[in-house]
Amino acid sequence: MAVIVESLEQAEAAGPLHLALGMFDGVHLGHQAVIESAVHSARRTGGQAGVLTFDPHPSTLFRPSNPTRLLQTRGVKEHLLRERGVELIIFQRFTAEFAGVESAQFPLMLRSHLPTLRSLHIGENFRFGRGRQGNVSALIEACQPLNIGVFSVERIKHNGEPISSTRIRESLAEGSLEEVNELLGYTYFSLGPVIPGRQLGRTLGFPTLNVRWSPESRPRLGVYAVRVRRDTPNSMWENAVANFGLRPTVENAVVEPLLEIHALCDTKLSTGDQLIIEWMQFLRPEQKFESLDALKEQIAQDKAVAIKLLA
Ligand SMILES: Cc1cc2nc3c(=O)[nH]c(=O)nc-3n(C[C@H](O)[C@H](O)[C@H](O)COP(=O)(O)O)c2cc1C
Ligand SMILES: Nc1ncnc2c1ncn2[C@@H]1O[C@H](COP(=O)(O)OP(=O)(O)OP(=O)(O)O)[C@@H](O)[C@H]1O
Repeated sequence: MAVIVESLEQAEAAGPLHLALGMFDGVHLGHQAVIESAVHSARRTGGQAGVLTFDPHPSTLFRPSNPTRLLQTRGVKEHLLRERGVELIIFQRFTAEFAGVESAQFPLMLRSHLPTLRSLHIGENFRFGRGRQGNVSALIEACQPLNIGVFSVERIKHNGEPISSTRIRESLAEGSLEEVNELLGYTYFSLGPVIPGRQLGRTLGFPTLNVRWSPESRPRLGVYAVRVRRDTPNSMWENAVANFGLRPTVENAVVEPLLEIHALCDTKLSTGDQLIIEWMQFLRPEQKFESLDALKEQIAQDKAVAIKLLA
């Protein structure tokens, strides 16, 4: 079990602490390399692996009217960090005071709250301190007199370009799920409960599970091949086709997209179930059809494509 605290003031490490620094939205392959570095140091020395991250995102301080839209909720980030062996997560509030700490003072400030701090783990693009002035060499310099080690991880790239949360948000908005999944190093997923629908899908011949899920950073609206299961241990994956959209054929003024899942085989999943949905591939953009028959015909084709893809 990881210990989760809301600020550096509340953090207490059990033994020598090895801390990874950054936002870690998505916990992508680059982030995983930084976290692994902290976890290895902790295992080697019998200490604890921690993450200092931020909630909300620092952009809420600098661009309050247009903050960064996150890939994941805090709960999902917690889960992914825990899964990788992190034992202490500090969700620091990114206040003006925190943002104003001079880069030369930053390690000292960390040490004052975390007396057992032994090492810091970052990517080589990491910036810190007032005005983001500090870089890796400044961090090494400021840490040396305090006997805090600095491990910097080379920027992990994919097809020659650095992996970043920003790049994943862009690929997601384009519906490039294969790329999203490659950059994340795991399959992009949604979590949410099944809520009642209008039961129109049943009369169309394609019953759907409507999932309550409103991510800040949205995938492109459209139809996807997915797999789904109850979010409980040992539940089995079922192949499905999903529509994430506004349903212009049957709705007029909807603004919030809905995630609807049609299982490819008979399913026992139903209203009230908590689901996990893994997004495999984009099939087509959502369309407004002239008639329900035209929509029905298209969904039958989507289903056939998904069956082939997921076989
Ligand atoms: C695979 C799939 C593809 C869909 N594609 C579209 C689409 O392109 N345009 C659209 O208006 N609705 C689309 N829908 C949504 C249907 O309109 C919706 O499932 C149906 O109206 C049932 O609504 P209900 O859940 O409220 O009963 C799609 C649904 C599924 C399952
Ligand atoms: N591709 C990468 N390879 C190695 N380390 C990385 C990579 N991307 C980020 N890091 C490191 O992971 C930590 C968290 O990164 P952070 O979330 O701040 O950046 P990011 O993924 O580039 O996000 P954004 O695109 O929103 O700036 C930082 O220490 C950062 O240096």
